[in-house]
Amino acid sequence: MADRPTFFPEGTLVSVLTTQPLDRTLDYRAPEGGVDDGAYVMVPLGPRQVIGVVWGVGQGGFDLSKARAINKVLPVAPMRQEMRDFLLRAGDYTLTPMAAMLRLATRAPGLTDQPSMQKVYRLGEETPDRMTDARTRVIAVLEEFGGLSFTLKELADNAGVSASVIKGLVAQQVVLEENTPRDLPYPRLDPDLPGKPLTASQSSAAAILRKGIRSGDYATTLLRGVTGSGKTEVYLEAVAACLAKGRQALVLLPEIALSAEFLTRVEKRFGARAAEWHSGVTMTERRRAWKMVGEGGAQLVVGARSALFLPFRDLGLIVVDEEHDSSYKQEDGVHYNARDMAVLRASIVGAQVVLASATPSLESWVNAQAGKYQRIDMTDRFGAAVLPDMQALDMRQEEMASGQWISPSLKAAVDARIAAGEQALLFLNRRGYAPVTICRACGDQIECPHCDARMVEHRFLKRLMCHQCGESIPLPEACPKCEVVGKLSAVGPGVERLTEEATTLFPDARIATLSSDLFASSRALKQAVETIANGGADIVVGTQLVAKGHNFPLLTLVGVIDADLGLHGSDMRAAEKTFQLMRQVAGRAGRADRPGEALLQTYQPEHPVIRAILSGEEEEFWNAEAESRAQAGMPPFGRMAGIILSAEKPEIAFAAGADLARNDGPLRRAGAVVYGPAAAPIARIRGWHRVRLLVKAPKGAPLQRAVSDWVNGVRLPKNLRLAIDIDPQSFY
Ligand SMILES: Nc1ncnc2c1ncn2[C@@H]1O[C@H](COP(=O)(O)OP(=O)(O)OP(=O)(O)O)[C@@H](O)[C@H]1O
Ligand SMILES: [Zn+2]
Repeated sequence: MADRPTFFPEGTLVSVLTTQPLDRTLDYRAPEGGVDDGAYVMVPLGPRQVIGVVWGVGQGGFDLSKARAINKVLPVAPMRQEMRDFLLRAGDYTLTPMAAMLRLATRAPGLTDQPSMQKVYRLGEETPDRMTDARTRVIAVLEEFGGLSFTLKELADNAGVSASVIKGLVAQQVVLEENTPRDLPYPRLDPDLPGKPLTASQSSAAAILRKGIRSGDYATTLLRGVTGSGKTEVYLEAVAACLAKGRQALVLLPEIALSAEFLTRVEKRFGARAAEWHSGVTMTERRRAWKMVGEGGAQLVVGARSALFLPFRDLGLIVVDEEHDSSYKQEDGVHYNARDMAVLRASIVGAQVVLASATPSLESWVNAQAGKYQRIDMTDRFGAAVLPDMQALDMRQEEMASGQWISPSLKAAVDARIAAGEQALLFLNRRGYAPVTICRACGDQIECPHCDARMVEHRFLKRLMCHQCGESIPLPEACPKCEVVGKLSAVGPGVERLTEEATTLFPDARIATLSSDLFASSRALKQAVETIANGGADIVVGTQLVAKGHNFPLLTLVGVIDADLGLHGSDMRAAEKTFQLMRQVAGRAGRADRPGEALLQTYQPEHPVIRAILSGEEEEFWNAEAESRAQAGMPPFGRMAGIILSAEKPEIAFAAGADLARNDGPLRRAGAVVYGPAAAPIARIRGWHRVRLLVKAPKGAPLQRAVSDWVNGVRLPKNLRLAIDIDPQSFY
């Protein structure tokens, strides 16, 4: 490889990639003092100053006397070649313009500021002369964020108090005011502190992961362990080995705002807090994390999917916890799957990836089967805890009054648990209205005539629609299968309605409802989770929010209100997702010494997926699922891309969709087929009308190139938005 210059003396012509939506880099002259390749800079663009990165030698080819100079070099570490490669390859994969990739990689406020001092506030030792509500809130915020510093404004906003309340506490040294450089390195984590003594299966798993870290090469390992087996303890050993080697580690979690428990575990293990990166941390901390990751002042980052785009200096390990979780897929702006991008990034920098899950995604399972990923299995729960007993409650046998969803058998089971001083969880994965149409005569659910997909009721339109192909029919009177009239009905409780029912059935119980939309802040939600863990509720009514990774020691019964619900979702992953969610939520029961039980209310206990969930024959389930996907040419055995067109007028989106569908030459030449256009299941979002197309291609086909040629070959109107979703997970 030819040597590329890494430094450009003053006046040299350089290329700059900016965050502005242009389809090329721009030429500028290096400023006084020269500039490093990869440096983050401010450049003039028309009348404005915009952020950019020096992207190699200038292109030239124009009147060079007109070239403007870089305005300012930002005081942050230059972008490394490997980060540039990562952005290029991730952009190619997701068909995202580089400007948008760079925006993902520069999502930190105040990057353009010069290093300076600032006043920050943290908890002191003293107690106030008198307590007020406002003072209590300030202290609660400081305690909750465990030693992190706030600016005056951040602290005031978080606690909902005026600055004078804080100043009052400063005067009494309850709160300390300090002058610090704006971005301090994080306290050092000590990988040599002893971890918990591991069981035999945990230590052999940890040994395999440590060996990978020591190799210094790229590899991905699927760490499959039943709920409560101690996967976290095991991958923390990999983190320790990585830190001991002097490299950085990244742990990605779904629902990071709820992960206080995890952060505490990390702090206990390594003696200091990790850097955090998610929407719940302050702007001050975000900028600090971004800069320190680049300078090596942060050893471990715990974050949400976007942490993958932080400018790590020497990344040695990425853990993707609950790797099957759908929150890893970003579906607005840049459509990317953080799990897949983690593998890409690690392969570029020679890092290890650990995908941890009790119920892996089919994609990862297939990759492990194929030998692309290494696989570790942990089959037992830690300590005395045993996996919960799982049973179906056959709803055809239950006496159900209309408008009731808790069966007499489930009620009896809940009563018994409450009487024993234990907790019960009533699980219903439906926040708002998520319609399913069921025939109460035969138990059948209406399917699309053209697809292996269920039709979904769209109440506003009074129609049933297929989310795969766009087929739509008026809501019928009779069941298409058994032809009985008047028995079709939308199954429609949400968690709130369920709470109402529980309140009537269990008048003396303390009931907590957990659903993301019921809490104003992630802090309020976190508090509710803690209250439950400490025994502050007898019954928890919750959505999938409660299924993820929580330890509720008193919880011994999980009652799933509608195990059939996800099963009849309209996409190809319905079975897989139901299987994962049910096993996951059942895994909340009996995590301490008292054995747990999970009861699944279902109208079809014979359904193969329900049977697989109950039997726990996971290999069998995955084998069957893999085979049916392979036969249908569906991912991961075939490829898909979703195209979403949106416009303020539906005609415009439809016309563009029809235009694309007519001009499908580049797709056909690559062996791909396009379906649609069809109105999107959610046909209007924020005033924009949405139309979808779906591209299917065989596994080896050059999908990205074909889609890109296809889309670029059609002239689309200006007032149209086009989004491309490679490997779509949802089809709304
Ligand atoms: N070796 C160990 N020593 C002490 N406690 C342990 C050990 N291993 C696991 N535990 C405890 O068992 C519980 C479950 O462990 P952990 O949360 O790591 O499991 P997990 O496999 O990540 O679970 P899930 O997939 O359900 O989230 C935790 O409370 C953890 O502290
Ligand atoms: Zn269809």
